[in-house]
Amino acid sequence: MEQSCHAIFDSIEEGVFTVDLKWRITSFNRAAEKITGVPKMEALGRPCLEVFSADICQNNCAIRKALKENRPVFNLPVYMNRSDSRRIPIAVNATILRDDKGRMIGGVETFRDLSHLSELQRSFQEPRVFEKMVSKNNRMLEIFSTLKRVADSSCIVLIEGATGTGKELLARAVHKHSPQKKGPFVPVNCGALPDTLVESELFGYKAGAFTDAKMDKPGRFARAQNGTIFLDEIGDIPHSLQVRLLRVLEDGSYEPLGSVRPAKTNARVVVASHRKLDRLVGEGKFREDLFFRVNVIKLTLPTLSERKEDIPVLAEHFIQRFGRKKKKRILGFTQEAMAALMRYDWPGNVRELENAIEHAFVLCQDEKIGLRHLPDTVLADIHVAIGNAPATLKEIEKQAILRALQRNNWKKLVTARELGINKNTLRRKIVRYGLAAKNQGRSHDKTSRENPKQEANRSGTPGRVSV
Ligand SMILES: Nc1ncnc2c1ncn2[C@@H]1O[C@H](COP(=O)(O)OP(=O)(O)OP(=O)(O)O)[C@@H](O)[C@H]1O
Repeated sequence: MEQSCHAIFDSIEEGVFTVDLKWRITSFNRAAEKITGVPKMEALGRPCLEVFSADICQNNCAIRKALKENRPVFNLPVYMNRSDSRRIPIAVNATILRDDKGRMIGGVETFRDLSHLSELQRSFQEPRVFEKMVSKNNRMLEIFSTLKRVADSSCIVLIEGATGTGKELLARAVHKHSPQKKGPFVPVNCGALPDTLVESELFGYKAGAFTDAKMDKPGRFARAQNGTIFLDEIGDIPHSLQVRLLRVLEDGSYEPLGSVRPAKTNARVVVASHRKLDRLVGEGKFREDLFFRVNVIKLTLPTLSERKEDIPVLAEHFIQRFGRKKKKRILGFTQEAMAALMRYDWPGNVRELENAIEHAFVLCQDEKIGLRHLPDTVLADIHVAIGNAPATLKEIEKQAILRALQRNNWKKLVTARELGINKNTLRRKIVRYGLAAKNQGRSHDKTSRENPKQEANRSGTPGRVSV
């Protein structure tokens, strides 16, 4: 009987060990040997703290927790240090062992190796390249994944997003995946055209329509025939023209200036705005009927500060792009420079980041881009953050780490990701700068977090899709 119990014990895939009242290991199965890297004969009789070296052991022992709360602990995600110093993520269960009379005689802990799972998770978080866009942000990935279907339909697409978030790039991607991809892509920045010119630019004119109209000029709708017209900053279209625009969007017909016969367009329409169109409707600046017409499929691009995990991804992407273009090899960023990029708010979003990297790329003669290569705007933010006292690079780094930790509620994994550094490096720096002692109680190690599933953002109108 005892033999078969041992056989069962050793065949379990989860690591299992038991301890007595002095916290000494009394049994240790084969999977525990494999996961910890400690042979059973070495483990037996030793304090569990010496053998099972996990982050929780010192202050947050799972068996003590089970004892204190008088109930088993399930699936506690922690990191453990194997005997070969490798840190691996595991999930721990713990419970108290009692005799027939209910008296505690020890505890049992079981644990699962989650390394494969976290590798899988990491691979899901690898950046994706879609057309010319790169991102690893969930909201962006959701947009990438719906885009092909959206492009395939002939619906009007509305793209909302702050300046520089990639609206035009996305509009081009819609065009490239649409049935009209062989036709032209015609962008019109409605905000950049004087009100008096918008009409003739969009719809064109006939010779003699006005004094300087010596010959016919086709408008952008005519040029976008069989292709896509991209109406950027549609919120800036003068109110007086919005009715005419509504008509083209409804049935494709419009009248060039000075023409008596209506023209027809079959162009696919993509529109964009850096302001929320429903607000403009509320303010009386945008016609409600036109809003309903364009708000069929809405894609909302997050700002760069809402997707900080994209900063290292995009920065690397731009370095490589400039490297290919300018035939110069730069390997990456120093940690201080990356920390500064992560700290800054990027009001101009991806465009501003792209310009900052180009600036640094031109100045940099080293292997890596450092703080001194970054534009003043990015650095000014750091100086403000640390006050006007003279600062060393170390002080700047310390402040950047401190702020990132505070921003992320002292969660090391997320903070390390945000700063673009390895978690062990972050751990070392926390100790080096004395940030751990004060705040250790608040820090957590979790094997998985983040990735809140971004809910599709339904607009108020039935049948309309928002991403
Ligand atoms: N996800 C991305 N990956 C790579 N490059 C990007 C990405 N998003 C934007 N860019 C780059 O950032 C710059 C700005 O993008 P784009 O012009 O599409 O932004 P926009 O929202 O249309 O700006 P604006 O509102 O000022 O017209 C471009 O050079 C574009 O190539």
